Amino acid sequence: MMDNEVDVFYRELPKVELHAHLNGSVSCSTIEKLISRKPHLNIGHGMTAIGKGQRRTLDECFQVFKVIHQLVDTEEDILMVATDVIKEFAADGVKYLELRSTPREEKHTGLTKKSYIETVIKAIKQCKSEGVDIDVRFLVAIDRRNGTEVAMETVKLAEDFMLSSDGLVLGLDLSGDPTVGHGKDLLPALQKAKNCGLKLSLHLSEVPSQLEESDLLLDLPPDRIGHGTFLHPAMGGSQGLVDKVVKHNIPLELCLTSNVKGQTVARYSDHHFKHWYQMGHPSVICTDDKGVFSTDLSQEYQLAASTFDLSREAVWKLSHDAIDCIFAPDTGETAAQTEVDLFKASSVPLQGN
Ligand SMILES: CC(C)=CCNc1ncnc2c1ncn2[C@@H]1O[C@H](COP(=O)(O)O)[C@@H](O)[C@H]1O
Ligand SMILES: [Zn+2]
Repeated sequence: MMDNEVDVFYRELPKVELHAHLNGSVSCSTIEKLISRKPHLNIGHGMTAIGKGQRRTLDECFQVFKVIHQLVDTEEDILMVATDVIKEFAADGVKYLELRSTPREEKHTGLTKKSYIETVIKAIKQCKSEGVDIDVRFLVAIDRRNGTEVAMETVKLAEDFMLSSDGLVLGLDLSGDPTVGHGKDLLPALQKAKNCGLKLSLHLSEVPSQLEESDLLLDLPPDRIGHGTFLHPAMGGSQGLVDKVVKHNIPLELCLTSNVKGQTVARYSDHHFKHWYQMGHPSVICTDDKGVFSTDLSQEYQLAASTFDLSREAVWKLSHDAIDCIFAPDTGETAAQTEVDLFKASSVPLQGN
């Protein structure tokens, strides 16, 4: 979908983005700048994004991240990428953003996991000082393929930053290739994270083979679920899993284009959004990787509305209800203020199509 095909209603709708991987969110124009910094890598644009109507296997999608990681391997790159991504979300009408990213170490450029996180925080602060109209927070990501020890190390790092970042670092994400590794090996690290006050957003049941793992991880319980594609019985999951999600009232982060382009969902109308939304369960529309999947949050709301025949009032409520799912603490300065800023003062027209 071209940018100008997105109705102004969705662009102007104040939005909350809760599931965005930093390096999956890099736009074409930022990729261009990175390619010109590193021409020797011989990376073309077609290698970093999946265009309209295209599909990829999950494996191919994960190869794309490897290419992007080659382009983003210095503090300077991370600062530019994070700053651009934040400004793009703001330009798309996102008022509150939780970015997530896996801290990487690059020996040849001197990048450390600590300086990686510091650089993302620097970008967030820089945007704030420039007056960019968006509240940005950060979740430190654990890549499941790296196993127990790295997960534990990441929790420690996230805890240190949670205590020293003035509320910018709020929690942890568990992501990475869902066909690699098992959640039981990461359970102690996730438990430790929870005990020290880090919020948890876990990618769960992104592929059909993870039901046992999901059952285990739901007992933590996590504070939010990424995708949860195969939890519902209609998608091959079970009522027992749904019951756990409902009992703990765990919001789902749902990313329509990501699932269709990654082929875990055959078509938009088959997306599990419909099952959870019909149940009245907290369901938040998100982008996952706006760069890789060539989308943005306005488009995703418009797609949800056109696919599931949602009225403008329903779209408004969907966007508004996402505020209840943010990880920022509910103090006068954060959640309540966010709500006022986001919606009360907004003049988005509700009439028309
Ligand atoms: C393959 C596919 C359909 C992707 C969408 N679903 C995803 N599932 C699991 N982990 C992900 C997904 N998208 C991004 N990530 C994680 O985010 C990383 C990229 O962002 P970052 O470097 O952490 O800043 C990837 O290497 C991967 O670890
Ligand atoms: Zn994701």
